[in-house]
Amino acid sequence: MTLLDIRDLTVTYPGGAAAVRGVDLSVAAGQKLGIAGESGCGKSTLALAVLRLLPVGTRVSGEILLDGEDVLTMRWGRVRAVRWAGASIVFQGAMHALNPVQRVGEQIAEPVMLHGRATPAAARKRTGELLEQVGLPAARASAYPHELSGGQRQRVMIAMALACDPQLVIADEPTTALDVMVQAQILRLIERLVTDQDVALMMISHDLAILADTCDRLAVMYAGRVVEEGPARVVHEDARHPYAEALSMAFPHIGDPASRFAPRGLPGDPPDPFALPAGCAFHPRCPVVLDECATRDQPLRDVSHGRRAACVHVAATASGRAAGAEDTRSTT
Ligand SMILES: Nc1ncnc2c1ncn2[C@@H]1O[C@H](COP(=O)(O)OP(=O)(O)OP(=O)(O)O)[C@@H](O)[C@H]1O
Repeated sequence: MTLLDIRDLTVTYPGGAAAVRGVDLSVAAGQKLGIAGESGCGKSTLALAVLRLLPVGTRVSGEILLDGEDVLTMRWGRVRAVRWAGASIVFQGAMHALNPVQRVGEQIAEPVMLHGRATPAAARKRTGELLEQVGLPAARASAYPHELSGGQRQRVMIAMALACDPQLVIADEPTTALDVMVQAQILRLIERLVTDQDVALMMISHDLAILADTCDRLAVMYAGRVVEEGPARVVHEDARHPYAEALSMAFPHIGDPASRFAPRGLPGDPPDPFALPAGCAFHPRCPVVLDECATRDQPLRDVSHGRRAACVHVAATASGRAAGAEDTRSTT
């Protein structure tokens, strides 16, 4: 059953930055979708749009159906009811997301009381249970955020996100500010909790290897568009869009120790959303660019293995397959 269905979503910030452009994505109940891409490609904007958290004046078009209801046209009262209980978000850098002058237990209890209409005593009990679920002693409820380590604060954020039994948790770079050992613990915690509680996950990261290891499906974004989407391992190990391939080569492959020592970067920077290049936005950096890429953008097309990619070479392969031709892409 489809839980989240994003259709033709376009988000333009005040001033004209086109941060998300015509995105179609869906997440099934209990499924884990990873969103990958370099900084500035629109991942966080997509996440904020799902919970209607974008700044005033931002233009949004398309549909975001959460359990069949369009979040974009909901009344504010309904939006408030959906936040926490329908979908919740774990932000990057918990220190900024938590209130520094309120005890963490009170911060977790707040949505519980608001949505569950629980008594203060019942909310306190639930807070203790949630803290234990995320691996913290219930007594840490009395701590202020600055009294906790970065990993502990991120655990508190995860407890808050799960407090009202949402159907979807969005985790936006949940481990970015943490050291590598703690990153792994937090990732495993999120993975275990969403699996045990059958919660769908939309996890955002620039690290494709982490997403491939954690998620069922993977969408790679570039300049506000999804350029490739499909089963996580397939996209990571055999990407068809040159950008997805470059991103995949930039991080070590799980189970492939050799790649750990030979990660490859991608020269250049993503384009400014105020001045996107004509045609395919990736063409100025593309190692297999053709003349037509400078004038024509490509839609996402079905490729093999339940995956879609938006590249002229994929289009040529798809039509060539019918005519018995080889892939036109030269990777030498
Ligand atoms: N409030 C805003 N006003 C104007 N432009 C914005 C705003 N927030 C983000 N942008 C722009 O929108 C584009 C997409 O930003 P977004 O934060 O969604 O990307 P991202 O992929 O999540 O990057 P990061 O990983 O660095 O957070 C960027 O070019 C950014 O500068």
